[in-house]
Amino acid sequence: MSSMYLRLFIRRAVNTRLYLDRVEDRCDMERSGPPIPVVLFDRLGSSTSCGVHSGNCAYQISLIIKFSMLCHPGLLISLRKFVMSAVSKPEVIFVLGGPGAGKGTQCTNIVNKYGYVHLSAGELLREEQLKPGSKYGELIQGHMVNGTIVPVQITCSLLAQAMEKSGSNRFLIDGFPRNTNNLDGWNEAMSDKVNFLGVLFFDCSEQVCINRCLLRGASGSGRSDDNEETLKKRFQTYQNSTIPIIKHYEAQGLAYKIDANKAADQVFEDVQKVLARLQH
Ligand SMILES: Nc1ncnc2c1ncn2[C@@H]1O[C@H](COP(=O)(O)OP(=O)(O)O)[C@@H](O)[C@H]1O
Ligand SMILES: Nc1ccn([C@@H]2O[C@H](COP(=O)(O)OP(=O)(O)O)[C@@H](O)[C@H]2O)c(=O)n1
Repeated sequence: MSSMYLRLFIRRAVNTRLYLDRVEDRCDMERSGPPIPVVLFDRLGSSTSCGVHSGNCAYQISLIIKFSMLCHPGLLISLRKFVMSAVSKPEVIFVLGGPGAGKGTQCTNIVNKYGYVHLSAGELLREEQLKPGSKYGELIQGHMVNGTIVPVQITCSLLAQAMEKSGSNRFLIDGFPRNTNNLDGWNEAMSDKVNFLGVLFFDCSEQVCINRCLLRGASGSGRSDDNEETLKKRFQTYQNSTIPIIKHYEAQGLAYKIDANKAADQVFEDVQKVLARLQH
């Protein structure tokens, strides 16, 4: 398939998902859980029709794809998978815990074994801060040095952009939502668009967290906030603002607590047990 056709297809499929989101918002169908899209391909002359059934609603969407593109059986399967991922809501797991609890380390393990895409809110903010000409650079830097939380409009739009860009439909969102502002902003902008599975909560003592961050700083993390003074503030923010968010999810039975004081490979054993539960 030529790359021009592939690009056209991807754009159509993404537009299809956005279109569905909009139609679904207006449609007063019964919402008895997340819609399960069923995608069927019909070969109709030179175009392909793709029907998406969602609850009581059925939409007929025509994708302008050359019939010849679909002749190869392997290609047909890949295209079908692609459309399935484009119309179904992406899976999201939040990853929370104190600074240095090992969130990033465990996310790397999960990515390697399960193929999620890892999006670290802190990392996205650091990248934005370093972008030449970013209008948010100074604001982000100020929050990082003070260990406080950047307004959600900035963080949430960075996350949404990264999700869209990745082309994946399974995400670990690390270090978010960290306060009520994060939570409210996410719920307003994103909660309808994703299939939220739950929160991995890495529970780790303050002293262990601080020691790990200091060690991370000393071994050249290059992070301006891995110093004793900022760490104290980060931990205060964690206790005052993030713990209530974890409690909020715990109250709904959606937070999975993991003892993160243990060695990294033991922590990962526990992570795998939680993921086995989350994915079924
Ligand atoms: N279970 C663990 N035991 C010891 N050191 C760890 C463990 N998990 C992570 N680390 C180390 O601690 C530091 C902080 O871990 P990181 O994953 O970056 O934490 P976070 O993303 O929560 O800030 C890193 O230097 C990492 O190598
Ligand atoms: N949702 C978020 C996540 C991070 N941040 C900022 O980014 C800093 C670093 O966050 P991080 O997740 O990379 O690091 P840890 O504190 O978890 O080690 C935080 O102290 C906040 O200043 C934020 O403002 N909002």
